[in-house]
Amino acid sequence: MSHSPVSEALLIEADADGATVPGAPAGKGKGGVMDRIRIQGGRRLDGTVTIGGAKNAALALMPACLLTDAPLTLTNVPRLMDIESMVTLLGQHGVAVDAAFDGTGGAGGCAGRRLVLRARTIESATAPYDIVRKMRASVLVLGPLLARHGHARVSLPGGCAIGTRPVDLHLKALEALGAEITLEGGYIEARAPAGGLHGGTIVFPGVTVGGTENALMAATLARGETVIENAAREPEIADLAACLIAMGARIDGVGTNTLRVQGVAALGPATHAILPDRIETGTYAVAAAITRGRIRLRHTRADMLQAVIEHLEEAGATVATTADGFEVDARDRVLRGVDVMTKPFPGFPTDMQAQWMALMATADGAAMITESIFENRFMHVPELARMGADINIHGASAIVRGRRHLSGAQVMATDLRASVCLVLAGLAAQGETLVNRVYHLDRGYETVEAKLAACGATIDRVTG
Ligand SMILES: CC(=O)N[C@H]1[C@@H](OP(=O)(O)OP(=O)(O)OC[C@H]2O[C@@H](n3ccc(=O)[nH]c3=O)[C@H](O)[C@@H]2O)O[C@H](CO)[C@@H](O)[C@@H]1O
Ligand SMILES: C=C(OP(=O)(O)O)C(=O)O
Repeated sequence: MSHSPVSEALLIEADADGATVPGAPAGKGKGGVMDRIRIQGGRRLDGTVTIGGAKNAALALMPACLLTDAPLTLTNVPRLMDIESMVTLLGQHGVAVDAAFDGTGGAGGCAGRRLVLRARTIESATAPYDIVRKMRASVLVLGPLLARHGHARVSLPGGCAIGTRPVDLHLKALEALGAEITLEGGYIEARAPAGGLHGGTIVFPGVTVGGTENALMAATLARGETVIENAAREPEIADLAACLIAMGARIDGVGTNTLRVQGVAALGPATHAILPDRIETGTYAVAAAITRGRIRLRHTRADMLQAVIEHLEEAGATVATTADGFEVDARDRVLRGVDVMTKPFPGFPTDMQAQWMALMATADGAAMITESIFENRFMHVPELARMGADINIHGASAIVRGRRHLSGAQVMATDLRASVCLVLAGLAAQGETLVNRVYHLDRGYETVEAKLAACGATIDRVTG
């Protein structure tokens, strides 16, 4: 077992699987602001991709360490920029972080990515603007800090490329547990009453993943019972609940939209394996389809992606489950246009909308893609148009008329899923595509070039 400084260990060490990017410069995955991804498109992909732990689960699980002075050990931790940002944030709250990459415990070395987080004391209850602005999930320290420490000061996350993304529902939920919350100088100032948070009933008017996570974590240490109605049912919520239960929390209704929490006086140590990343999985499933190739996805679960799989099958791809994942085969298929409307889980995920749009841009016929979660999640459309895609936006819907060929172009990524959608389009396009602003991609995709190159893609990272 080797222990290394976190920043190095998370992003610079060689892959546990030993995967390398052909021709890649040292420091691959480091995500320099000027880095670009270069793709020679038009190659049919055929191979196997090992899926990492879920970014969005990890970003909720890591703040859970603030609920206890005991260690929280997380395994299957993905090596991503967002994880590093969360390590930095937790570190300044007083969390000791030990990263161990022992390479054991799983084929492909995936289970060897272990983080041990220990918040013996809370040294600072402030989540500063400079970290929160880089990563919205920083707001997930609010519930745990308030519940254990009685006070939290968290910079308001503000909007981002995909929408305004307010946190009003997080705040209302915490108020239902007795918190007093004010907004001052761009910060959320939250205080628990003298005896600490108490149980309460939280009825979310709309489904919120982060709001449910903040409320759930806070409720574990609140006195009495908390009922969370219209809770999000995303698999990452169930993963968080499983970890909290392992720490000693009492939670019923996991996997449903009503969560019941009996508060406990303290939580203890736990070890938890992070579930596979369903959005990374879905992205590589689309990579198989868009190149009319075949990819076997391992270390993942088809049950978390039913909506995406059904749409892929309807489009004409074959999906077969395997012992540790599934395989998508689109060789020699003519894929059809299939409409999609994004919905909370178990519906079609908004985080797969951009990738689906790239696929539909190459399908036979038209598809209507409706984004119902975020008000501004079509930033990839003008960039896809630069590659020859035929897409018209009408309010919350985009009509995509498939084209036999896209053509390579220089494009600009505006957010994480928009970036990967452009990479997918580049894989299908004729000629060279250069995707700028790769740092968005590095927030959520670990060694994307290596994984695609292993399936036969001609792709590399151009630094500087
Ligand atoms: C780190 C993480 O897990 N991110 C995911 C999480 O984001 P996040 O947790 O931010 O998304 P939410 O589920 O909270 O947002 C859903 C909708 O509710 C709105 N809203 C949310 C909270 C609130 O207080 N008020 C409010 O109006 C949002 O603006 C959005 O329109 O779920 C999203 C929806 O599946 C995913 O796209 C993100 O990848
Ligand atoms: C929108 C996403 O992440 P975040 O909520 O961290 O911005 C995403 O993962 O697609």
